[in-house]
Amino acid sequence: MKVAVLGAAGGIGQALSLLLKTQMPAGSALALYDVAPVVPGVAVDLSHIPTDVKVTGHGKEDLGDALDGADIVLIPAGVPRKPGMDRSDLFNTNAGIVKALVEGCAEHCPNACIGIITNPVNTTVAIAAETLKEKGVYDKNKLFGVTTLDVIRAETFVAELKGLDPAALHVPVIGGHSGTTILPLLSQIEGVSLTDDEVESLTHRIQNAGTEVVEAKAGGGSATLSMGQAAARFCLSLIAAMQGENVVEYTYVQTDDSDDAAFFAHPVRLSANGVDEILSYGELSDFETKAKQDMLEGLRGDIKMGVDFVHG
Ligand SMILES: NC(=O)c1ccc[n+]([C@@H]2O[C@H](COP(=O)([O-])OP(=O)(O)OC[C@H]3O[C@@H](n4cnc5c(N)ncnc54)[C@H](O)[C@@H]3O)[C@@H](O)[C@H]2O)c1
Ligand SMILES: O=C(O)C[C@H](O)C(=O)O
Repeated sequence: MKVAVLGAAGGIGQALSLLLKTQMPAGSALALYDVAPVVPGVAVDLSHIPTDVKVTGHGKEDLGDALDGADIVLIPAGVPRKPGMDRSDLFNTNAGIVKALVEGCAEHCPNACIGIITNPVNTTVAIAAETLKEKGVYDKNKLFGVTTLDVIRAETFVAELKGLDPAALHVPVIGGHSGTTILPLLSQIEGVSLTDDEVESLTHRIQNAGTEVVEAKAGGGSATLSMGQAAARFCLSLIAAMQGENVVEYTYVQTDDSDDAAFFAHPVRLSANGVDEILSYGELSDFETKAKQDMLEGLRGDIKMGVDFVHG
């Protein structure tokens, strides 16, 4: 099993790579790529941790070696938000970065599963899809927007409010990954009942959790450690599925459901080939139905921006 992390010297990249170095199956390979000159040093640093995961560092001119033979590519390369910015304000810088890196994937590991972390995820996943289509190697089952952070936040916040163990909770989050497009399904949490006020305030907190971190970091970036954990969970689930386990994660994938948007986070059964089955997200409460209707146009617009970027 080979995993490549593109943007591996950044805040997310380093946290994610540490977790993968300590938790990937024995015999795996972890390739770290970044344009920052520190990346070989990050790889040497991690290589001193005694696990049977081989770490290699790859600088600016070495994308091909990082990607050759990769089964999974995770992309957190790009700039993060500062206070006062929306995720969409990152488009101008990050769109081109994602396109170029995905072109590299098309060339060097066209069969790999690709997890996009770079914001704005609602749009960068569409950019990745159109780029792969242009190169003739798009497989909708192998492209994911990583929205696991919304799930772990939802589980944490519900557990905090109700005095429960977050590890025992399962909170579905569907839709996209910005503002109101993040739609937690609080009506579906087994064994937990919430008042209307609690649903409203928890939904708002989950949707604004990224901004909570951006403001607390006061110009020093956005979530990196919790995102490292979230991306590691997603990647390890994908690896487990590739090894034959039955695993379901919520992730932003291409759907063929014209009632929603072309990309929409769903519960997805994973397999050796990426998406095995997109599962239904079940029945929504009246509150969730209205929240979904209110955000769909915005999400579709975000996706169109990505499509237009590649073809425009
Ligand atoms: N999906 C999510 O839930 C989620 C959560 C948090 C952050 N993010 C996003 O992840 C991205 C990275 O955040 P961060 O905090 O790690 O930022 P960071 O600035 O700490 O790290 C980004 C890294 O990307 C590298 N990079 C830039 N251009 C590159 C390129 N062309 N090729 C390879 N590497 C390149 C930089 O050198 C840097 O090391 C941001 O866009 C942020 O908004 C997404
Ligand atoms: O909020 C951000 O800009 C980063 C990330 O998308 C998050 O949800 O923390």
